[in-house]
Amino acid sequence: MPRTSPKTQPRSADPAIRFDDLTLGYDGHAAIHHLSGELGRGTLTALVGPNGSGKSTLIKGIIGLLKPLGGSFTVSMDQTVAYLPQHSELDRSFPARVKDLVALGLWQRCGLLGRHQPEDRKKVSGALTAVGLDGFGDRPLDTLSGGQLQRARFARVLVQDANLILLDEPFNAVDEKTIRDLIALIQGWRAEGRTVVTVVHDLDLVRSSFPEALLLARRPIAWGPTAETVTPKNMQRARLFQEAWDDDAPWCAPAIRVRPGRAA
Ligand SMILES: Nc1ncnc2c1ncn2[C@@H]1O[C@H](COP(=O)(O)OP(=O)(O)OP(=O)(O)O)[C@@H](O)[C@H]1O
Repeated sequence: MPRTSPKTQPRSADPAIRFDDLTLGYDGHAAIHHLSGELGRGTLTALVGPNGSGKSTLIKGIIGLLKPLGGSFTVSMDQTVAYLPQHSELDRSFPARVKDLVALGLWQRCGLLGRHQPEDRKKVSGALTAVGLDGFGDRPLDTLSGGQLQRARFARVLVQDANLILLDEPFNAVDEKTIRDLIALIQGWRAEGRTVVTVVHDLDLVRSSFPEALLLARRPIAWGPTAETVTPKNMQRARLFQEAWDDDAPWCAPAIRVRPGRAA
């Protein structure tokens, strides 16, 4: 089970990811700092926090798009990673069919221009069935609704068959039925022992569907079982920390000023 303080936490032998006082940021300025702890294997964690609190930055760090400005993190050697970025219009304007988008998830195995074997085509069609898009394979992407496109993007994650899955705001602009179906997929991944981290803004959804949560406000505010993490008190602290953050401070300077009695 993840915790913010590795000093008090017995270290598990082999977590999916271990963070050691990690700082990530841009152009020498921290966007998130002092992250220590472990993401256990097979956990399902919601990454929550106000706008600009560093959630996407953390995901980008884990997949290697950003190098640490300080500290470090270790992704266990056997972890294969699938990443679903925030919804982008780019996906829709990609001049391709639904099955081509899903097959992109196979590129590590087949190469980007590789020929797909019958078993690959079977995987793609199985993934389309799993996300409720049976019969959509030949549809051009620009004919899909927002919810259908998000299902297709989930199918792309499915075919990657990764054991560490990172999803950045997958429930934005999709209806309740689609959210329910996508949550069922995510919970299925967890039941298979995969580790899933999902950026989520809807706190009711976090409380109902995510057993663990990491609350960020440029630093970890709380991390652990959702009921103990996503509390009104912690959310208030996160808001205060976020509002007190100085974007122009040099990295890891004591940029956070909280009122007396409200220290972390
Ligand atoms: N490419 C970038 N260059 C410079 N600063 C960036 C870049 N991307 C993000 N930031 C800054 O880093 C901080 C954290 O941004 P991040 O996108 O990680 O927040 P977030 O928690 O995902 O926000 P949201 O909930 O709004 O998506 C913000 O101040 C943001 O402006």
